[in-house]
Amino acid sequence: MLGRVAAKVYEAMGMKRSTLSQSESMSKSRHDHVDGGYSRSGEPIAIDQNYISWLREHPSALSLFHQMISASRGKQIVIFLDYDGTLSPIVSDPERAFMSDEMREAVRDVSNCFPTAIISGRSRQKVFDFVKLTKVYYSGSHGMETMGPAPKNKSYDKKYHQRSFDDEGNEFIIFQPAQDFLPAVRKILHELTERMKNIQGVTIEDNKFCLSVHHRHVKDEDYGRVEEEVQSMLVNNRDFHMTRGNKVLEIRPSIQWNKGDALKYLLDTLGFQNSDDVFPIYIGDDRTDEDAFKVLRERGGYPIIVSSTPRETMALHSLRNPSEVQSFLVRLSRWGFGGLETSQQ
Ligand SMILES: O=P(O)(O)OC[C@H]1O[C@H](O[C@H]2O[C@H](CO)[C@@H](O)[C@H](O)[C@H]2O)[C@H](O)[C@@H](O)[C@@H]1O
Repeated sequence: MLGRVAAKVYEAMGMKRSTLSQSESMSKSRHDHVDGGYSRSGEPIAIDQNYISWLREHPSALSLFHQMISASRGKQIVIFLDYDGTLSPIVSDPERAFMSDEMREAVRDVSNCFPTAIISGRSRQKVFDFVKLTKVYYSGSHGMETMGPAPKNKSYDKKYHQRSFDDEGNEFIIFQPAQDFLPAVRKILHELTERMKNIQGVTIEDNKFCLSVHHRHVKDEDYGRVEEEVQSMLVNNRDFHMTRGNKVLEIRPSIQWNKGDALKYLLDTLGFQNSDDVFPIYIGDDRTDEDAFKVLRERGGYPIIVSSTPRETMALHSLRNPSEVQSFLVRLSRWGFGGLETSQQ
């Protein structure tokens, strides 16, 4: 019986029967959880039945690595990554969401093989300060500030483009489609700070075009007040709206622009308008990443959600946590550097 349960888990994860050695000793807990092996730090991983079913619909991108490589044949792989929860683990203090040196190295290697961009809810500058890699393209404020090559496509309004040069003299463009909202965001930041000052545990993060109201440290009984204050402030700021993320409320300009649009914009500016030539991979864990997953489904890309629990998603594949993201990137760069990719891990 236990052998059958174990086999189901590994089958759902897309692993071969030959990797089941540990599974033979798997035991079922009283909460109907099955042991899913051990994490790198040696902690047991519990996998529940819902997760097993979900995994069948969103198989592990690590297990399907070789199929993915076959599907990309003849196309240029382009990598898109979210930051929080994807490259860095979720931590209680947003200012301390550092990525590990090993992850940085994995992103650096992958960016040396394939065009690579990070699209985050944070401000572009803040993501760069965390990542510190110059070969990567950055898009912050949920895509409302994107740094990339000059666009050839005339459909993007020039008014929102700003020419700039990096330290090595290379020209790049900063695209800010919500530029007109900047004074209003500053005003809202001021008003929000006033409104939140008597609610213990709230912190407001300035993401330039978007504002994050973090409530991770707010008492349950006070949470209602946080949302009420934001909603009441929005009554007088009709050009903005609120979205919910991971213990965070985000206030964003109401323009038709999201991470999916930023992804399309970057593909265009990088010269990959034709979806027959490109194989975009997007890895993200946030609700706002769903806009990008949707675009990839339409364009025949490879959308990967980072989640260790079942989630409603447009992504087709999954990775459990940033540590698996790192393994995936390592395999990708090994393959990109010349087919050295051999291991299954
Ligand atoms: O698009 P992302 O790069 O995923 O950014 C989304 C939000 O991520 C950050 O908040 C989340 O991560 C924090 C650090 O782990 C955590 O403390 C917080 O509770 C999470 O919501 C970031 O601080 C936000 O500004 C981003 O919008």
